[in-house]
Amino acid sequence: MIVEVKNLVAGYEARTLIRNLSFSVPAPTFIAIIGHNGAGKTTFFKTFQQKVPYQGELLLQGQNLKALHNATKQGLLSYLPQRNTVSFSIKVLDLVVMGMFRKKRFFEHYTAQDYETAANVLAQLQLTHLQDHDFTTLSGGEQQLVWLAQLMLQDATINLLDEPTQQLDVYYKNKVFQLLQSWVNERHKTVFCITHDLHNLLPMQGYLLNLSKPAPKLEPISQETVLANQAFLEAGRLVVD
Ligand SMILES: Nc1ncnc2c1ncn2[C@@H]1O[C@H](COP(=O)(O)OP(=O)(O)OP(=O)(O)O)[C@@H](O)[C@H]1O
Repeated sequence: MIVEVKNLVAGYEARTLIRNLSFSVPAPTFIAIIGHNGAGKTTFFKTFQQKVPYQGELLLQGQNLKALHNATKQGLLSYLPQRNTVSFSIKVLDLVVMGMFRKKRFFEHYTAQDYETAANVLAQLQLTHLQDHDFTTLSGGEQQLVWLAQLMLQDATINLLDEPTQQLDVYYKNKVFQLLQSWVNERHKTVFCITHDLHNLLPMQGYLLNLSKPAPKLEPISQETVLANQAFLEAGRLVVD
């Protein structure tokens, strides 16, 4: 099993957001995490990073997360937050190459080959023209794509992406979803992707997990399930405290 979630209960002091969630992921797949604002999608990701207390069990490749020392350093888990900022000038290529950190020792330099790998990833995203630009001068969408390139270099088995297409134009939204599908099909990665772009899920293969439902479970992505979940979310929100 790649991921097992067993009777997960999580949230904040006065508010439980995830109630008794259980599912398992036997093979590399794409899972779209959907739900209303405030439904607990980011909180769900925070449980994987052990940033919120939780009850129940989270297992990654059969290992209990609480017993794993550094799932990121081991290449099991990567996380792309909804917003990531850099407050100093840095060249795009220098930021992307840092995705290779786990293959490096402390203070070890990045090699010419590392830079070539980083440049190739930027080329795949059609961002070569930006590689020598100062990252802080890029548009929000361009910055989001650069973070995605850095995440690709991390090469983790399980990838948690919090709204990676939020600021992208329609062309790049499609392109990023295609890229995520290729991570699963060609590189055998598992991708959990929080998104509000339900129509972009129509061509995807994988599962939906709607955290706004009273008892969320994995539903195979199909035209029928995407449209039914869209209608469910449009119908309104259930507020439970
Ligand atoms: N540290 C915290 N302490 C208390 N409540 C919090 C904390 N962090 C988040 N919350 C609350 O938990 C709820 C769920 O937040 P979360 O970020 O998981 O939602 P989300 O489903 O990712 O929403 P969105 O689609 O808006 O990104 C929100 O109402 C939020 O205000």
